[in-house]
Amino acid sequence: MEGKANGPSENQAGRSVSGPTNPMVTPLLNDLYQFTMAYAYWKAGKHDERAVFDLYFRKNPFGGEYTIFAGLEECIRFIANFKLTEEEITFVRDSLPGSCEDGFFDYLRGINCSDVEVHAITEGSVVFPKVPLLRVEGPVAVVQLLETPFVNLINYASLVTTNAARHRFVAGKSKMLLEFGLRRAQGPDGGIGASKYCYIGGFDATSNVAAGKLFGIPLRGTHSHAFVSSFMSPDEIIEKSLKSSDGSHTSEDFVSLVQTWLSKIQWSKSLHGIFGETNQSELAAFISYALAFPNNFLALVDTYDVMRSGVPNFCAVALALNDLGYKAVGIRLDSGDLAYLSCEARKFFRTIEKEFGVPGFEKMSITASNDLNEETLDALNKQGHEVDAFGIGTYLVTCYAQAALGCVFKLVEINKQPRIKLSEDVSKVSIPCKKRSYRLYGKEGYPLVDIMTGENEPPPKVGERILCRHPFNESKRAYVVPQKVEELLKCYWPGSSGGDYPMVFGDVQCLNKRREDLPTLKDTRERCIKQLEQMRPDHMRRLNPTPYKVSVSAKLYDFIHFLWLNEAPVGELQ
Ligand SMILES: Nc1ncnc2c1ncn2[C@@H]1O[C@H](COP(=O)(O)OP(=O)(O)OP(=O)(O)O)[C@@H](O)[C@H]1O
Ligand SMILES: O=P(O)(O)OC[C@H]1O[C@H](OP(=O)(O)OP(=O)(O)O)[C@H](O)[C@@H]1O
Ligand SMILES: O=C(O)c1cccnc1
Ligand SMILES: [Mg+2]
Repeated sequence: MEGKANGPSENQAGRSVSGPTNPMVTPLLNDLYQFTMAYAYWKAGKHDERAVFDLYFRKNPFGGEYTIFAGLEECIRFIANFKLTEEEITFVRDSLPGSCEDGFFDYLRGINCSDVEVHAITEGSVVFPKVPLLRVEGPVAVVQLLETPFVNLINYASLVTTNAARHRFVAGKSKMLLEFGLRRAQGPDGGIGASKYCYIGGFDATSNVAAGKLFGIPLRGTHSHAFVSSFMSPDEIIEKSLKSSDGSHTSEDFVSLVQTWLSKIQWSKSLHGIFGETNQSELAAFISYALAFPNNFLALVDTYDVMRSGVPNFCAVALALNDLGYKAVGIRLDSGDLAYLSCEARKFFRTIEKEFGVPGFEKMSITASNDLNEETLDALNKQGHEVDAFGIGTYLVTCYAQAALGCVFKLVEINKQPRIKLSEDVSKVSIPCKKRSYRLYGKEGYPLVDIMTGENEPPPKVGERILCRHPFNESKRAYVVPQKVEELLKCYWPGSSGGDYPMVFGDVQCLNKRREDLPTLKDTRERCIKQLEQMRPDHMRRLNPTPYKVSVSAKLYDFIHFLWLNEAPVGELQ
């Protein structure tokens, strides 16, 4: 069933930025330590020191070699409206030790994000570990208050978008993918977020009505087993008439018309013996659904027995509808061997088309659902199936295969001084400095490598040989002569010189660059699909994909290692 919805909300120049989709996203949606640190910064007179933080993740999810970046729009909505209310300030005051001085709460009262700059990769882009998704610059105390909300808004968004993209990759371009996860999602926000981000990741529609209203995502749905089992027999159908599609005539007894078709199918030469008596309560449910939605008749056929009852009952109703000029949509399978049953159902449809001369009956749509995930989709492909649409819930929206993306927010510079965080685990050492990053494309048009440089280094140039170094592994390096260079971080929040908020899109300047408009949801989805198509296939395969190279310039490499040595104490052996 197709729902009607508003178009996606536009975010065009000149419009103010609305608040976060979820009203629970406030400055208090934070970890306590952000406020205790803010107090300690303030007490030390350090709160206005200019800091730069990078938000990035360390490892691609789901055993893959790519991630889709999502959640940026919500971050920008958050900072555009960042302001603590009196009530919130009172709560913070009550939550901190009584010894905290009043001046701090006056300070909290005055803060907003007009002094914060956010550079980010465009939402819906393919991204890789260690490369900053966001670079956030501003007064250290304020930027720290953004850490938890930003990481929260990006973590699940990027994870579930990537999960959706992976499901799309396995299902193939031609299949319809329906997100059915609301009932199984992690609470209301998980449900709304899943619907939005699965759409970005390449799903076609959702069953979630609120997401349809909020974001303009196409709505689709079938019906449940309860509807089928709620009927007892066709005798309980009182209003039996159905007007033909063109309004020219009316079948006064649609129930009898269906029953006539059912016996014709039963006694047809090619189908005789496949089934006997079908379930009459199921038939009653199908007839009632067809009477309610003659143009959108899609039946769930597995309540009793798919091939002995559901499919023949469906075909009888579909043929009766056909007599009145309506075209049934198809069936849904929600249990059993989906590969086998879809092939059997298709055969049945083909036979009906031939036997009764109903053109197009073979092409009836088959939707499959029931605990589907990447693996089951892959298994179905390998076995061969006749499914046209997949309805996917639990495994998709809960990101069952991986619980979190593991985004982090790390200080890389304060007061123009680069900072590094060391760790026993090299993969956890942060890459210092306020940086720029670029994607370098090769001859065949594929992205070859992402490279981070210091902010003031000259950018890589097309046709010029560049040394790309692994940030931590000395022996890993390569020369690249890019055919195209794309700067990844764009200015999405320039701050302002104390302007009012909500901030306004438009000609706000950011380091002499125009502030990027937030794209519409549809544009973000298209970007995601295009970017995935552009990737070299070996990075995308499910089994042992080739890692994509993430590197730093020679200059940044030297600096990282200089700072590393500088900060790491020399041990003493006894
Ligand atoms: N041909 C197939 N190849 C691989 N996996 C399949 C195939 N067909 C169905 N599946 C998967 O097998 C699992 C079947 O689960 P299970 O046995 O619990 O359900 P069922 O008995 O078919 O239906 P239910 O218990 O919901 O009535 C589901 O995860 C489904 O997606
Ligand atoms: O299987 P998922 O990927 O989570 O997709 C959504 C499921 O939700 C619905 O039924 P529900 O699971 O509520 O009931 P049933 O499967 O027991 O009929 C639907 O029929 C799907 O099976
Ligand atoms: O419309 C459906 O078929 C549907 C919706 C949500 C969950 N399962 C199925
Ligand atoms: Mg189920």
